[in-house]
Amino acid sequence: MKITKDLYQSSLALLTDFYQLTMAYAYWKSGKAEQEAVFNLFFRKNPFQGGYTIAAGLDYIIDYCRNFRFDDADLHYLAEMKNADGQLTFEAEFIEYLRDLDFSCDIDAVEEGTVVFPNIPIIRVKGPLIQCQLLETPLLNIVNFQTLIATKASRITLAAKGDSVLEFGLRRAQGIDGALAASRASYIGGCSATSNVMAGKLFGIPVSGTHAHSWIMSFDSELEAFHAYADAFPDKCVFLVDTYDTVNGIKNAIEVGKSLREKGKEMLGIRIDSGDLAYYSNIAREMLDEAGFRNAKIVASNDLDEQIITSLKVQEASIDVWGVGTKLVTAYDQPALGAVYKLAAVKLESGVWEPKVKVSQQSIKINIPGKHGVVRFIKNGKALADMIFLDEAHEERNAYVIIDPNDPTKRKKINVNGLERELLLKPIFRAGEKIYNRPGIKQIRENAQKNLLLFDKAHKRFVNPHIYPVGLEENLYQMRTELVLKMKNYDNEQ
Ligand SMILES: Nc1ncnc2c1ncn2[C@@H]1O[C@H](COP(=O)(O)OP(=O)(O)OP(=O)(O)O)[C@@H](O)[C@H]1O
Ligand SMILES: O=P(O)(O)OC[C@H]1O[C@H](OP(=O)(O)OP(=O)(O)O)[C@H](O)[C@@H]1O
Ligand SMILES: O=C(O)c1cccnc1
Ligand SMILES: [Mg+2]
Repeated sequence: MKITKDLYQSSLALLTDFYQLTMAYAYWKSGKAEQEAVFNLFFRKNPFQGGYTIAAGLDYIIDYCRNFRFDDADLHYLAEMKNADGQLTFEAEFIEYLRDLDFSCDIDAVEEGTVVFPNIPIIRVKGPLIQCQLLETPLLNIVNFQTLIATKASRITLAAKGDSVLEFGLRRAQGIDGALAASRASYIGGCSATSNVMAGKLFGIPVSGTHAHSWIMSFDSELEAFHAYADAFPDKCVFLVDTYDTVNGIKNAIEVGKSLREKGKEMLGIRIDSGDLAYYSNIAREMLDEAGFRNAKIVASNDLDEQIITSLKVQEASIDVWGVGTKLVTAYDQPALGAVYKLAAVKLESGVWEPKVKVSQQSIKINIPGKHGVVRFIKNGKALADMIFLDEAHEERNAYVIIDPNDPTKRKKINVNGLERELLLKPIFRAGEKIYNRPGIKQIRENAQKNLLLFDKAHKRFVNPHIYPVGLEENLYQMRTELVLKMKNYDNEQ
């Protein structure tokens, strides 16, 4: 689909932090640019204080990597760039090196719509150090936002318990690209449609909507406005009933619904956008049923999120369709996911992979060194645990012990007899060539729904969700501990 290319005509190689380019230059200068490395992209905490996360953004990343190159205008800009002292930042030979740079990495990634958890590498990039490094910022930009919004959408649609959720966020989203990416991610997370027409065109998402108060206000009366709308869209009428007086609005909708029926047409429903949504939706349901409009749907909107929808469900509101904008597309209660991209290993001249670790006072911030795989163990259709393992050392065994990366006293024994196992990282690129067949957006959305069924509802509740076990395979745990002690120079400390 070439999303990024459609959106931006020029190359996106400069969509990165300046320090990636200065490091790239220094790698080149020191002869390390082509040394093989592995980087992992992962997050440390599920967003929204939730118990799970929905991965999204891979399709954009595929486009980004396929189009990865510095074009003439980029190179010209870099060639002219000067330091504060007036010296050119990059030497001409480096600019020529960038001109010839051809994406050649291997990428393995969790498919979009997959339920993921903290510490799991969602994307693993293996390739020349310089390329892996240059990808850090754009990969994080793409995955952090789309994963966050897909997760928010998943929570909102779970709260709606199977009712349709329409994404109405374009007017409040964080700019143009924020809006488009949010509409895409919202659909992956479970929304049924978007009001964003360009997202419909670019991504093939169903487009849907009702009408605004301005439509009503432009006429002398609400009744006149409803009749005129019914003339224009006799098969698609959802009347917004709260411009003046909600109960009177419902009466007017029923009156126009009856005249549509006389013409053999059926009004689809009404929308309520203010006031006590439980109270008015229940009144509306009674009035519509009484008048013989049992199939008319009640759409509700107005600053909704998963908490308000849950509350309205508890209150037994008669709402069939939920229109959700601002709080979904801006991830209102948590504006960023916080995924990171860390160097995990480098290949020595001998051909041996050397694991790398970043030491921190906070154990949650110590990365997991080495080139990993992730296996998900599944029993009778329910996911039991995810195990991160050193992929070179992996041999299939009958039992494993997995250890919580942040608390060695939390361990779980897994007897693999009778368990299914799924390797979560799928091959996406090999030596710069895409080998992955991308599923369409509808397929991704369906996969997300199916994937969620693997997980117990205890992990999906909003309040104090049960923590899903993700652990390091024993050997990996051991290697990490020894490496951290070595890097801290523990033996020599007083
Ligand atoms: N029964 C309900 N239970 C819980 N929350 C509700 C209920 N009804 C509406 N809400 C939520 O309460 C908030 C009401 O917003 P607000 O105070 O701005 O009132 P309003 O109805 O939008 O007023 P206005 O008439 O000015 O548009 C919204 O977020 C809405 O989703
Ligand atoms: O509330 P959201 O979840 O963002 O959903 C989108 C909102 O956008 C529209 O009105 P708008 O907010 O522009 O005007 P209003 O609040 O005055 O109705 C619509 O009627 C919803 O209320
Ligand atoms: O179609 C609608 O009802 C709609 C679209 C955008 C924002 N609010 C409502
Ligand atoms: Mg509003």
